[in-house]
Amino acid sequence: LMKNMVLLLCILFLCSWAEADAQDFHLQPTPQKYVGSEDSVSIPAKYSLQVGAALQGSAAEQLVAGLFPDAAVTADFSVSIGMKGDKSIRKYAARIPKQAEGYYLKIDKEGIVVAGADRRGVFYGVQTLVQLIALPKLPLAEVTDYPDVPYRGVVEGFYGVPWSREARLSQLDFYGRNKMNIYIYGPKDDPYHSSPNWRKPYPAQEAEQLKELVECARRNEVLFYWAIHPGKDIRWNTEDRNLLMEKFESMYRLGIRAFAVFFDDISGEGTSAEKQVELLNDIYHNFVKAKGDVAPLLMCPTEYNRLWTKLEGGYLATLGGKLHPDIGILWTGDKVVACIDKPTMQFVNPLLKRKAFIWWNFPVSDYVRDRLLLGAVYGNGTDIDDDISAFISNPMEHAEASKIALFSIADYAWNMDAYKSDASWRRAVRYLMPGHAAALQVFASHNSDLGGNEHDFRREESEQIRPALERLLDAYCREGKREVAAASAVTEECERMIASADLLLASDENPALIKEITPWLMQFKLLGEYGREVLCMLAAQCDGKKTELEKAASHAKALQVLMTKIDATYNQNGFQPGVKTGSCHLKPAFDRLYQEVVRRTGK
Ligand SMILES: OCC1=N[C@H]2[C@@H](O1)O[C@H](CO)[C@@H](O)[C@@H]2O
Repeated sequence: LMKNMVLLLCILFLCSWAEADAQDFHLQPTPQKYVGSEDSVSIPAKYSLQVGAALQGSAAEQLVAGLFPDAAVTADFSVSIGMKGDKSIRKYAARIPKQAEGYYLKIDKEGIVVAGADRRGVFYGVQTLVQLIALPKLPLAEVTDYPDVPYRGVVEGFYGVPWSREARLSQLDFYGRNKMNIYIYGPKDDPYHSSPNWRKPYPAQEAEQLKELVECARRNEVLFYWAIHPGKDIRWNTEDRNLLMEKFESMYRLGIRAFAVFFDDISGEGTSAEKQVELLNDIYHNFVKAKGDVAPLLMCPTEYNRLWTKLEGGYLATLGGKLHPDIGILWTGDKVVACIDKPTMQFVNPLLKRKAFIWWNFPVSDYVRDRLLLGAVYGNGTDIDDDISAFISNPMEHAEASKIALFSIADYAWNMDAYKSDASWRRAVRYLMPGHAAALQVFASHNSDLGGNEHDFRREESEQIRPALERLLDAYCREGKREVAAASAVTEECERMIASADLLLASDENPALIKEITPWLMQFKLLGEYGREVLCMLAAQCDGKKTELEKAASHAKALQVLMTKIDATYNQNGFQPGVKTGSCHLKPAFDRLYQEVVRRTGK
């Protein structure tokens, strides 16, 4: 069953890549060094396969078995998959990067070699091979590759509806393909992660699902961290200490081998640095070290960003000075939501006396729940790879839609120097819907800004059409003139919005994504129709065509009513209810033009 599943996964994956033509082909994440060639090789029916002994039962071996299911004992074309030290790849040992999780991949007429620095490196080399095999022709190539940042991945750490079992399984496969190696389970609204049930073991069904997730993570070489969030009501006594340790034991029995303790967003007793340090060092010595097969312990501090740090209180100094140096400390940056740059790290690392473990609060949207954050990933420094021990993203409750940002975060954290945010963004969109990339790109380009928010974090939106919108507004609002070129550019964009919304709503290419974004697609189509009608009103007013103007105005008014209805009907959460789209430039411009036409008509 497992073998067929891996094979199916590879076939599904191959299809998604087969679309990518050779010329715009781009390995994901961008490798450190790729030497390709126009020349290619087709894998003959008869090939031999050697997999290093140390890889028995590994994710790499499972992936390879799916790629090369019918190996012969001997053949002219040989496939050798091994780790440093394996005799099968001894010839290539010197080419293997020294960096952890690095690999060397070579494809030539005689065969294929994947030589990894370690087990995960082999897995990543095979993931790269999967992408190359999906091309119309398998190019002769040499890849020398490794990650810039040790830990790259995701913390499911948002407020709101926790991800479903299916969403998490899909996420873990996505992390495997995109060379992300860590996932931290910490959904704020899971009562067994946080209060009141952090003290209790999971009920049977949830326990089974966690076991399944741990196995899926292993198959994708993803380190599955389970986090506990006890700080809201923890009592610093023996009873709670034992209950917490017992909870960790019960998670260990489910197969969890990596643990975190979050003390964020709490007040009261739980915020004591000394008590937190005493607990964490206790866990470190008497659980993590005692078990011997558990990953480094992670903690999220109460003061987890610079804005909330009270230096004089000594909280961070206590953590930095007394927390065992092997314990990782999470940090969100200069603010709760902020891009990460060199000054950010120069502030925090000396205090923590270790390289902070970055928890980047993007594309999380639990403080702007009426919006989708589908824009490009930009603004983080590309010179901080030596200053951080991790770069992990806190995403939206919309798991599939979060993959647009996660794809680029994987690209950025793997190879910062090569990172190009716009190109990566376009590849992310194409990866999610290869058959409708243009339509999804139009939609994503107008669903990226957060609007005014408590963290003052903003993103670019509608950048391409913005100049035409401004020219159109300026010409009409100042002189009552219709700037023809701008008007037709904006009308074309409205037509693109309408068509894109329909194409995506009608598509069955990525049902999980369409299900998540449907309310916003419906609103987006209405916004495109509204913009088109307002431009008809403007033209009719400039040309003195009274009847046409009245017709367009009543249609525009009806569309305003429909948009208000969508906003009042869907996504009615208790925080930021509703459905906002194109809210940074498009909607305000259309409303402004509508008002101006009405004003000029009323003269
Ligand atoms: O520990 C870091 C941290 N904890 C909180 C905080 O960031 O803000 C995020 C965005 O609202 C929220 O999702 C998260 O649960």
